[in-house]
Amino acid sequence: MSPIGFAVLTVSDQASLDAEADRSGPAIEKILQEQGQNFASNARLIVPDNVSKIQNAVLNWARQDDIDWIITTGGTGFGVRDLTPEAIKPLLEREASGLVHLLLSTSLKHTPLAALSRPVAGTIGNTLVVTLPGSVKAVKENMQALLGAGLVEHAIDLVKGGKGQRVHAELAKSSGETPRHEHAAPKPRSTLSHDPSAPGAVYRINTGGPLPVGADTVIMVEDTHLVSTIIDEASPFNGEEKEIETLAQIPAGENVRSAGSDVRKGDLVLQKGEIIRSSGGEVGTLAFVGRKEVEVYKKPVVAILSTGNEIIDLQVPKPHSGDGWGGIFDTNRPSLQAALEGMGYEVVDLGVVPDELSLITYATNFMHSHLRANSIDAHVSAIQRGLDTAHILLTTGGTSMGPTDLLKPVIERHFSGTVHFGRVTIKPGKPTTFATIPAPSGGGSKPVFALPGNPASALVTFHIFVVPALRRLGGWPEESVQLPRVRVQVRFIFCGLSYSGDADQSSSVV
Ligand SMILES: Nc1nc2c(c(=O)[nH]1)N[C@H]1C(S)=C(S)[C@@H](COP(=O)(O)OP(=O)(O)OC[C@H]3O[C@@H](n4cnc5c(N)ncnc54)[C@H](O)[C@@H]3O)O[C@H]1N2
Ligand code: MOO
Repeated sequence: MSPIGFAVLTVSDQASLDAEADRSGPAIEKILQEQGQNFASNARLIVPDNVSKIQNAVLNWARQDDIDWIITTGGTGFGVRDLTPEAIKPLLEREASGLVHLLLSTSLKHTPLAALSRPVAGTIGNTLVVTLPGSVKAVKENMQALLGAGLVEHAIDLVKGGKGQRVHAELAKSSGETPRHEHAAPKPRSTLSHDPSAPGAVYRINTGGPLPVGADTVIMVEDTHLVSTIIDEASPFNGEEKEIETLAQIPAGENVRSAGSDVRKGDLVLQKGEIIRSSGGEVGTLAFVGRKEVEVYKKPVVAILSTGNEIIDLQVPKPHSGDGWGGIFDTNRPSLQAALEGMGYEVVDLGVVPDELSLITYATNFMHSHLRANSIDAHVSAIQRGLDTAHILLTTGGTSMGPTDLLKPVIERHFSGTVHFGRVTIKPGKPTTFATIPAPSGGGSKPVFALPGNPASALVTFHIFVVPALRRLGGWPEESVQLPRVRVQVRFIFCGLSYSGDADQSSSVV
């Protein structure tokens, strides 16, 4: 077999200016030259940390017949100028994650900092490409791992269409450093853990499966190579692995999780009062420890009502019979319903109630008071339905100072409710109203939030006032009910001046 032609690319801003600074490139050449006749150095280059320069060099070499293996050194770390993986990865036609794993696991044995290395490996055509770190020490460790098991020769043989027999034969002759194991008797998984394993035997297990008694480490299947299979029609193990090679050196305990390593008996996994969120973690934790049921607070059922003559229910469109004005679509109920259901609350839809028909069309005092009475009835029956079916009521519109703003009077006079506040000093949201209505049976009272009709105000006040109340009703702990407070910097352009200010401090024109 002809020698493996290799090319070494040093990626370093510094070495591209001063070749003397390159120590890892020559180190790679030296290591391969020491391998004797098996390797031939056919190209060598230094480029700065520049994606297109790296890519040009690698692609040119990958096209050359005399280059089987391209080794880069440098630019694989976390530094902002480290771009080698970004340059090489898009060029790879087939990635070799096993080699990446080998490089990382090798380096990690020497330093935890190796976790910040980002090697890539794979093939372009029939050329193998491997990216090594820039440090000479790491280069030596990685090269030893790649050459130690005859891996690279094997890989290149296969990439070039060979069957890898030569390498297998040589490995077989070797001193036994490369482990090769017989499957003493592959067992069905269910009996594995009860069968003491013979020394040197390997068993196949699935991720999460119990270790066979006597085994102390697990090698990933991609770090093994199947050598032969059991061929025996009469055997229940017909077609199972008979003999495999292990391609990585792994310490005892690798990929093994001992019982209790995540949760020990007696550990507290969830505390009373903790919130079970829809992101799933808490439910997963409960299931993980086998807890089928826990006692929780019931989420409040929320009734929503829109008020206003001009408000048209999108689901029940009808022509507006008033003064020729077509009215406006109800925005508040759909947006509140979406917000509530998104948070997992059950919603009772109380629809839209009129507050009063147009005074221009119905100008007589008689008609006016008659329609007003109808509007009050509509409010009363909708609110009553809400009280009967929900734990909390949300209304929008009719909260400010107009003669048709019926909510506060209806709550006080028809339901003997108490308005706790009817104005707040925020904008949007000034007329936000909070009241309670006593339950007829005398058992407590139900909260009512009458939010402003303006859709932006309704939604803002929903999040600021209603969401914390819903959380309290749903049993959330005191410290978690409020929305998080964040410090923001406001920036906008006003009359050509850029204006910026800290939300908590006085603002300034800049
Ligand atoms: N004399 C005063 N007038 C107003 C004051 C005030 O302090 N003194 N406050 C203003 C503020 S601030 C707001 S906000 C509004 C709130 O009024 P209401 O809660 O009574 O709401 P409406 O008058 O019914 O509607 C306001 C606006 O929003 C539209 N609207 C109402 N409901 C809906 C809905 N479901 N979907 C889409 N749009 C809706 C409505 O057509 C109005 O245009 O009062 C100021 N006035
Ligand atoms: O203060 Mo209002 O709710 O216009 O926005």
